[in-house]
Amino acid sequence: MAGILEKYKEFLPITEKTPLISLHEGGTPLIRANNLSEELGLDLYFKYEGLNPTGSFKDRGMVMAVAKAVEEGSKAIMCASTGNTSAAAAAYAARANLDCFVLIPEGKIAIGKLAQAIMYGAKVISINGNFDDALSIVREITGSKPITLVNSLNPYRLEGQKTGAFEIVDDLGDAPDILAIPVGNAGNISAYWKGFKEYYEAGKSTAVPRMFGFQAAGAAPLVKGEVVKNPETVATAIRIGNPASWDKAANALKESDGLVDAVTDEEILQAQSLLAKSEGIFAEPASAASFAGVLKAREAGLIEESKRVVCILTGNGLKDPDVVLNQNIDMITVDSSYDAVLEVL
Ligand SMILES: Cc1ncc(COP(=O)(O)O)c(/C=C/C(=O)C(=O)O)c1O
Repeated sequence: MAGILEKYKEFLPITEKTPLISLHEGGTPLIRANNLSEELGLDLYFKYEGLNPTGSFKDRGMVMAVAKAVEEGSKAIMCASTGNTSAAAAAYAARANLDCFVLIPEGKIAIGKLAQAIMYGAKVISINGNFDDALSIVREITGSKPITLVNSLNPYRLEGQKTGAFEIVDDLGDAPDILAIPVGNAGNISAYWKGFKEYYEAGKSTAVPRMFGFQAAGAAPLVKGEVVKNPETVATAIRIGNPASWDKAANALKESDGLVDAVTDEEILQAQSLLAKSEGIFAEPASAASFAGVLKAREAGLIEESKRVVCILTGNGLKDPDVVLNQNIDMITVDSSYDAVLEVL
């Protein structure tokens, strides 16, 4: 079965001229956290978006944006990226025979994502600035050259990404009480809210969730209420100081009676480790921010007992192995002998 363009055609801006390209994106598992639900007194689920074709949720929005770019006769796409957008743009450009240009912040992109953009054949340009600088350059270039912008300012991106909300309702049979999600450029939280509202209006659910957005403490403009000039966090995917979809995200939080909070790098790394060791799910640091936020909110009494919570794990942990290897990892080396190994079991 093809991907989301086929599956959710009636909810997407698809015409008879839209090419239904696909790398079989979407249909990602909604995994019930049996151990952590017990421990936390919640009905907790993880939507593992790391199992999309390029390993992040970006594939949902990119397949829609690229399909519409092809329909409109575009020959080239461009994005600024902290890594996952560029990986997805490069893959879907390859799939659709388009040229792809990506602008990334020098030295601040996880190696797995950089390898993807290069291998898929994008023209990878690194600047000595951050994501926000890169995005303003890309907006200028795509505004003056025949190149399609595919960052989440491109409305087709949010259209594709809202299908994650549809899948959650389809799998659970209704909307959860709370949807927890990491927030960087703020496109995804806006897309999920749009999806839950559309599905509710279509009679597919009896309610909509409260949206809980979580940012890294060093890159938390929505929490601070102001632009963060030099965002810093180990979760490089959300190292963003001036979100392009700020207003949409603020509206989603207000309309859903939700909340936005910050989690420290330490809380993010602890959550990443707890998730992997308790449930066998390896998510990249930015994704773990959603779970770190749930832990913090539960601790603070902001999530009541037995609430049904879905955490979006936006990217695969394999994208950023350095983060794991740079910590004091629990591994020992012994002589290659039966006795030596037996001794340390
Ligand atoms: C794993 C992961 N988790 C969360 C986010 C935040 O989503 P938005 O709030 O919609 O930005 C990103 C975003 C990455 C980029 O913005 C990019 O790749 O340029 C991500 O890769």
